[in-house]
Amino acid sequence: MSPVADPELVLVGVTRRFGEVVALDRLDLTIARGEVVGLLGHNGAGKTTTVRLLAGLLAADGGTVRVGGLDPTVDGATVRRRLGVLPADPVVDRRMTAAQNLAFAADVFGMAEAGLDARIDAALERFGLAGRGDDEVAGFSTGMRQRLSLARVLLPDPEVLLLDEPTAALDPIAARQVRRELAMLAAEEGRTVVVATHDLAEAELLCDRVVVLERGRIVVDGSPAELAAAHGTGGLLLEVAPDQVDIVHRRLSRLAAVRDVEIDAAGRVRARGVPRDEIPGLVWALAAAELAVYEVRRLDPTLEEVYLALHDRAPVRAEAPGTDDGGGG
Ligand SMILES: Nc1ncnc2c1ncn2[C@@H]1O[C@H](COP(=O)(O)OP(=O)(O)OP(=O)(O)O)[C@@H](O)[C@H]1O
Repeated sequence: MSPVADPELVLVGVTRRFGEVVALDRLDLTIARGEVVGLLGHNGAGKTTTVRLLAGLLAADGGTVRVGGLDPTVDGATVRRRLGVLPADPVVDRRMTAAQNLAFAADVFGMAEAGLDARIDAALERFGLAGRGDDEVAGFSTGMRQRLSLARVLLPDPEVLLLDEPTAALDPIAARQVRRELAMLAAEEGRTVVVATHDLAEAELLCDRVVVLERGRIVVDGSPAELAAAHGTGGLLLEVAPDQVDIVHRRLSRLAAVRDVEIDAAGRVRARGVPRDEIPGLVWALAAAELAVYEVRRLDPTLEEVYLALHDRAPVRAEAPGTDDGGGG
């Protein structure tokens, strides 16, 4: 990877162990100011550990961690002023009301009193909690606490956001609302966002760069489009004469590489896993069989397909980029 122009978050050769477990193994990761980076990986891959090291909540056993050039374990107070950290478990006080939680956070963040009530109301509204400000958090569902926790993190408008599974506890409607808010934040000039997630659609929506961790090391690093081009096989959509849909479905299903052949609601045949260079031959074979093809469209692979393709492939670990050469990943 080329040197990062304006590095905001830097991990160089970072190792963190928990007893025998090596959670991060000489990890090199540099994130530029304004980048929105998704951290992906199976359970235990090291995503939360990475977030906690950047937030100064953990110390590394080896290597260097820097946030805006500062060591979070040394200059904790200065670093924390720039960071908004959403941990996996919501940080809100159940004995207080929602508004009190935000007012308390504002106090901790040293925010000005003037206009604070309006800011708190706006924050509650933004995360679907309008009208719930005076309710005790003890009576909130997990998803509501998660949304309040996000409102709390964003209240001081931090330059850098570290979000650990921001939508994991949310129902689909709330998750969509939170993703929209995060997408707007992520799109703002100069805001750096790191989001650890298992939700690949979320990563695809929010992130301009995706880093896949495995056993504490980076196995893949690139934009969703780069990953799709390098690792995905994509799909195909065919519109054929209505009385030939079943024949085309059968023909596609027989091809070895092709998966998930289905007829969609519009009566078109969709298939995944079609290698690009097999498409011309396939179209030729259909035409040679005198099947009437009205449309052929290539479907780009989703990040989910890329991720599954990577993990279906046994030697992914062996393909880890050389991270030992000090070359910046
Ligand atoms: N406080 C801890 N004590 C003991 N082991 C830990 C601790 N924190 C992390 N680990 C171990 O370090 C490894 C990496 O954990 P981490 O939480 O960073 O993974 P993750 O990618 O966030 O996983 P998940 O997707 O399940 O949240 C795991 O093997 C985990 O068991």
